[in-house]
This record gives sequence, C-alpha cells and structure tokens, in this order.
Amino acid sequence: MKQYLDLMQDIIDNGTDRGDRTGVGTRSVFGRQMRFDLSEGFPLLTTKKLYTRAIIHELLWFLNGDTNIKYLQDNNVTIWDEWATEEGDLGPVYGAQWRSWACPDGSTVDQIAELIEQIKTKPNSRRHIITAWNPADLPDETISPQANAEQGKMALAPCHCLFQFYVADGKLSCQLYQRSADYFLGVPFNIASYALFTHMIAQQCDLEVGDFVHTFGDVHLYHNHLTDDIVYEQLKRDPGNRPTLTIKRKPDSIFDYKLEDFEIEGYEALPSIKAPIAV
Ligand SMILES: Nc1nc(=O)c2c([nH]1)NC[C@@H]1CN(c3ccc(C(=O)N[C@@H](CCC(=O)O)C(=O)O)cc3)CN21
Ligand SMILES: O=c1ccn([C@H]2C[C@H](O)[C@@H](COP(=O)(O)O)O2)c(=O)[nH]1
Repeated sequence: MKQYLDLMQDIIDNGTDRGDRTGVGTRSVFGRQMRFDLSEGFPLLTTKKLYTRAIIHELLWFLNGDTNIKYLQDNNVTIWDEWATEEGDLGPVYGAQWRSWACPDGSTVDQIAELIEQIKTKPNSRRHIITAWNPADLPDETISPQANAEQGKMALAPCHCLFQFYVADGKLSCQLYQRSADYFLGVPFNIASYALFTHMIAQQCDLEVGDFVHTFGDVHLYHNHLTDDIVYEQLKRDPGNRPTLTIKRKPDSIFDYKLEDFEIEGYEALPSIKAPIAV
C-alpha cells in the first residue's frame, strides 16, 4: 500500500490549509486517484492495524438497507455512534439510498438488486452505477446531524457518493467517486469496504476481480492528525505484503453474506494508531 503513503505525502506537500464544517481544520488537495489490482491481494493497510470486523459489518449493514446503528452496536461497532439520534437513527443514509431510493410516485428503487441483474444480463453496459447522492435528502448544514435525522434528512451527506462497475475479460472492476475523504481514519476503511464489495459482486456474477479505482474530490488530513504520533508515525513505517481474502461459500444472493463467510489470511499489520474523529 505504498500508494496510500504516497498520497498522504502529496497532501502534506501540496495541500492547502483551510477551515471545514467540523471546525477542526484540514490540509487538503482536490482531485486524486489510486488504483488497486485486486488480483494482487486484498488492499488492507498494513502500516497500521485495521479493525476488519467493523468494515465487514458496516458493509453488511448498508446492504441490509439499514440506517439505524442498533445492528452495529449489537456487533460492537461504534464508528457511527457520534452521528445518530438517541434512538440510533441516521436518517436516509447509504442503506436507504442503495436499497430503497424514493421515487416521486411513492415506489422505491433497489439499486443493488438492479445492479446485480444488469451485470449478469448486460455485462457491457456503461450504466452500472449506484448513487447515494440524493439532493432531496441532504442534511441542512446549519443544524446538527441528530436534528437532521429527526427531520427525515441524512445525518451526514454521503462521502462515498457514486460508484460504477465495469466488466471486461471476465473481470469486474469498480470505480468510486469519494467527494470528501478523511485520509487517516476514513479512507483505509473505504478502500477495504469497496474492495470487499467488488469481491462479493464478482462472486455473485461468476466473474474474477479486476481493479478498484478510488477517485477523490476533497481529500484531506485533519490538522489534529498531523502530529508525530499519528500521520508522521505512519509515514515512517514500511508497507508489508497484501493479505488475501477468501469467501468461504457462495451465498444465494448479494444480501445473504455473513461475517463468518470472509477469511482474511496473511494480514501482518503494524500496531494500530489511535486518532480523534472530527464530528
Ligand atoms: N471525520 C469523519 N471521518 C470519517 O471517516 C467518517 C466520518 N467523519 N463520519 C461518518 C463515517 C464514520 N467512519 C469512521 C468513523 C470512525 C473511524 C475510527 O475511529 N476508526 C478507528 C478505530 C475504529 C474502531 O476500532 O472502532 C481506526 O483506528 O481506524 C473510522 C471510520 C467513516 N466516516
Ligand atoms: O466513509 C466515509 C465517511 C466520511 N468520511 C469523512 C470525510 C469528511 O472528513 C467527513 C464528512 O464531512 P463533510 O463535511 O460532509 O465532507 O467524513 C470519510 O472519509 N469516509
């Protein structure tokens, strides 16, 4: 994952210091891209240990169409706690947009089910797209995430907001457009999550995995991560070998995967690095 460290250095060297919604402040650059050939191993950061259980549960939770953190909390995953209401609601975030995008006539679109069907029946299509960016449901930035959720809006605007699949030579590739990226905390999760999702869809469609292309809008390092024991500690570390992902059975559909179906082997990571999250 040398690419990950190279972009981190790029942000430090070429970024602009600016304010942001959270009040923490960031150094950021605009418009960057990384590419991971998924046949060369699973792109899990080795220069700090990642909590893969949280990444897998979060993806399964999105795929269930769930937008309440109860499922995550029941599985000891706390990454969405800061944004939820007391009842655990986040409003119509990813799960709702992916599985039940609301249409003007009152019906809903299951973008994931349609995607799988289209990849299977029309692999050459240039329309294999999922979008979470639904302007009707975006939050009002002047009120809190919880107040937005209570009013039926998203607690947080989607960061990984649009992705597209491409089939060629029996291989499935995925490109994500991430409009806003917390490079130290969020991005390692986002890379692993989309790589995992690409493996699952490839399995369901009887394809091999191709590339994961990660395209960024505003990619930033929060100022409180630019310290000797966080970002600069990570930059001192040497990347190790990529682990491998095995999916132990083929579930009946994209909606039937369980945590136990995934095995990550050969993950030898350096110790985790704790960092504060900007809310
Ligand atoms: N500022 C910010 N960055 C994000 O990455 C982010 C948000 N907000 N809001 C919504 C979600 C929540 N995500 C998160 C939230 C927390 C961690 C985090 O704290 N990760 C730690 C430990 C995780 C754990 O052990 O529970 C890490 O070291 O990776 C990661 C992603 C990604 N998103
Ligand atoms: O999957 C995610 C979700 C969120 N983020 C980061 C990107 C930003 O630092 C914040 C969101 O703040 P906005 O003001 O809405 O851009 O969360 C991420 O990196 N990955």
